[in-house]
Amino acid sequence: MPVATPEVYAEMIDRAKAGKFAYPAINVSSSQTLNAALQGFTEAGSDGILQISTGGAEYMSGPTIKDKVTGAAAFAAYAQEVAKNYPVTVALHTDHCPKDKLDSFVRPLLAISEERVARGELPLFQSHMWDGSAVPMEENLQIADELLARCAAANIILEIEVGVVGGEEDGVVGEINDKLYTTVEDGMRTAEVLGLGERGRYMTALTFGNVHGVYKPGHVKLRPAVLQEIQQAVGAKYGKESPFDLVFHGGSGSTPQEISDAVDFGVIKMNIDTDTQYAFTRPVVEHMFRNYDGVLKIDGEVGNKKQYDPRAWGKAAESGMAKRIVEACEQLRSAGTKMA
Ligand SMILES: O=C(CO)COP(=O)(O)O
Ligand SMILES: O=C[C@H](O)COP(=O)(O)O
Ligand SMILES: [Zn+2]
Ligand SMILES: [Zn+2]
Repeated sequence: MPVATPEVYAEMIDRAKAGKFAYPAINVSSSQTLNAALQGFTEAGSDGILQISTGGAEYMSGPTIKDKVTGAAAFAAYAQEVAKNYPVTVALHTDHCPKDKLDSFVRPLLAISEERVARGELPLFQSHMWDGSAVPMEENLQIADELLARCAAANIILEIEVGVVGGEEDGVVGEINDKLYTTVEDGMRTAEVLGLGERGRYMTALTFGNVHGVYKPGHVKLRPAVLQEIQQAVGAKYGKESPFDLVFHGGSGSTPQEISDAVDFGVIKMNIDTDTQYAFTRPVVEHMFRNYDGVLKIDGEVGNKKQYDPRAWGKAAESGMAKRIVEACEQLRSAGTKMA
């Protein structure tokens, strides 16, 4: 199917919210991982979201070139072409963008979409994330407010983060830190400043102990009830049930029960990277060890072209990653819900 138009993306999210399921949002950083994600969604009969991080976009532009806008545009163009041949619908999203990268990632990408929309075309991406978790709450919301206006005018959904997602790259590791749990007051303030959709649609990553990466059990405690509490408090004030469209970061390593509870409380998008990275690489390890003599040319040996051809191990990698995505679709209850 063609990549979701803004209208189709809005419908996808509405269906998820009404049907109490969520879409896996898979981080991709190459044509292989992108194709693997499309295959996974297809095997699950689920629509889904393909997303690219700033680091993924740099990599996709060419690891020595490291141009985020080039990489993100290449990702979107590639996805537009190949997605047509799969029987599922995907939306394209950009992942965490901190303040110091807004001018080299989200803002120039928005400018490209604004030009496209002015010419009567579709935006390049269907949604972008602004990650203001490292700046004070009021500044986070003020930047969100500016970006929301631009996104809404270009028919793009904004994702924001209120609270902090932990993990190696986020500087909150190990401890069960209060910042990892969004407060009701912060949820209230978000609705006050950004409205609840009337000024533009946005998705919210409220945090409930989420961490990026996979840590040993007991390391941090996921408390999906935090989401329920905020939804109920804000919902009561504005007379809306489950007012926020929620995003679950750090999906890897979460239990089926934690995932199910979070979806019950209004999560419509769950990001997965670490587990799908592992699922992609694991079959490659197996291939290399099993075919050790064929993939290595030592001392004038010939090796086996069929075994070192990147397509040979690439197919195994992609099918491993696709299987992990099927599992995610089942846990998120999106399996079997595809529109087309
Ligand atoms: O939240 C994520 C990307 O934004 C992914 O987190 P994991 O790597 O823990 O799955
Ligand atoms: O933010 C978390 C995602 O896993 C992206 O990771 P990355 O920045 O290494 O591409
Ligand atoms: Zn963050
Ligand atoms: Zn994340």
